Amino acid sequence: MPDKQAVRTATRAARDAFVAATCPVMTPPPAYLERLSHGMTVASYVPMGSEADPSPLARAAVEAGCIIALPHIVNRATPMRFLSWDTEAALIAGPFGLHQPAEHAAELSPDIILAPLVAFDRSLNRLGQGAGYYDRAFLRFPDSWRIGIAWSIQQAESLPVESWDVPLHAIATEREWITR
Ligand SMILES: Nc1nc2c(c(=O)[nH]1)N(C=O)[C@@H](CNc1ccc(C(=O)N[C@@H](CCC(=O)O)C(=O)O)cc1)CN2
Ligand SMILES: Nc1ncnc2c1ncn2[C@@H]1O[C@H](COP(=O)(O)OP(=O)(O)OP(=O)(O)O)[C@@H](O)[C@H]1O
Repeated sequence: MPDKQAVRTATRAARDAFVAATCPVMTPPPAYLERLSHGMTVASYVPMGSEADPSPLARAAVEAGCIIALPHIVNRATPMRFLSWDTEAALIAGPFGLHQPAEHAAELSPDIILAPLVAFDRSLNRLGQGAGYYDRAFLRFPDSWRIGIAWSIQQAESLPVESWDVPLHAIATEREWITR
């Protein structure tokens, strides 16, 4: 099985090419829409580079009366927090060119986490950027519904899994909803 870093490098390149060639767009899956209810907190993210853009799912959550949170990181030693974000609020430049809520925004416990990823497999394993931010957040919010957001091209045959890797409950791509 190829190591994680090799999968990241190859999949990021394939993702860049796929987005440049096809301009894919996510559509909110019915199984996701059915789960939304008024007052829930949905953690979304602001895509970097060719990452899948979860905005259509975040917009549907706002329309259903959900509260949106976005990830906020400081450094690897500090756990990632999910901070409240209102659609109009300005975002602040963070590490790696990330756009993040201001650090004093309210910290929320997400009911649903829309998670960015580099690669996934059909067993719902998720490979991220390699800093472990989401794996650690998943442990802090064990009851949240973990939805990976990806372009179909990010699918791997099978991913190397380590003891701390937390699998997803489902994955949404521009083509399908993958779940158990
Ligand atoms: N859009 C988005 N927001 C997110 C994440 C993410 O993966 N995507 N995160 C998920 O954890 C957190 C940020 N974590 C990050 C961890 C590592 C790197 C990083 O090492 N970047 C490299 C190379 C990236 C590349 O080649 O594409 C770098 O910038 O040098 C970036 C973000 C929180 N917000
Ligand atoms: N629960 C945890 N507690 C402490 N360290 C952790 C935990 N989970 C992951 N890590 C650390 O994070 C590092 C990166 O892990 P891994 O390569 O699986 O990240 P990833 O899944 O790609 O990233 P992410 O979860 O941020 O998207 C590893 O060195 C690992 O030791």
